[in-house]
Amino acid sequence: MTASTVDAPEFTELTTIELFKEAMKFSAGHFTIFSKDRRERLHGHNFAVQVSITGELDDNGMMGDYGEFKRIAFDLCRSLDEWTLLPGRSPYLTLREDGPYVFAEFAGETIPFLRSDVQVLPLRNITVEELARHLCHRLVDEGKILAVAPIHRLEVKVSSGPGQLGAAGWRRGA
Ligand SMILES: Nc1nc2c(c(=O)[nH]1)N=C([C@H](O)[C@H](O)COP(=O)(O)OP(=O)(O)OP(=O)(O)O)CN2
Repeated sequence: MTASTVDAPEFTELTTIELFKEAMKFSAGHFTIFSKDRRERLHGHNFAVQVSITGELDDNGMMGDYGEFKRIAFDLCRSLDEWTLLPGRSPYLTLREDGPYVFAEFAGETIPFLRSDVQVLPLRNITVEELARHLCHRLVDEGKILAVAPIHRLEVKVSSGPGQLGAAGWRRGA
């Protein structure tokens, strides 16, 4: 790369920090809904999370202290750890609260849960791709990560097991 390209006014040099610490994980129960009348049984995964942060370096050659990014990512994972996750925006499943219970109505069946065991997420399904979207939205909406540095892009990956993951991204001004 010549000096001229670096100095070109339209040139914004971006660098990326990748975080995939072993502690960036959460254990959760869920079931994937495949259609109006087909779903999996309730089961669980140890979901693993990866976060990719792309932005501009400061004069000190840093894009913020990635310790800050890690703390934010760990808090995000902890918020979903050891819950049964239900989709609040499924086209096929409806949820009804009754006292200490949440009833999920699906394909003519009623599935009972204790309210204290479940988190209802604003998602259409509890899939790796929807979970990646959810975590990416929370990183942006909760704003803390954007306060650390001039970030241009975020990508969150959620894996339900080795060799399979879903990813979602955010880009400034898109
Ligand atoms: N597009 C998606 N399809 C499926 C998802 C998903 O999140 N997005 N999730 C599932 C189920 O959660 C299922 O439990 C995962 O299926 P499976 O591949 O069996 O998971 P394993 O960890 O058991 O992997 P193995 O290949 O069986 O070892 C299904 N579809």
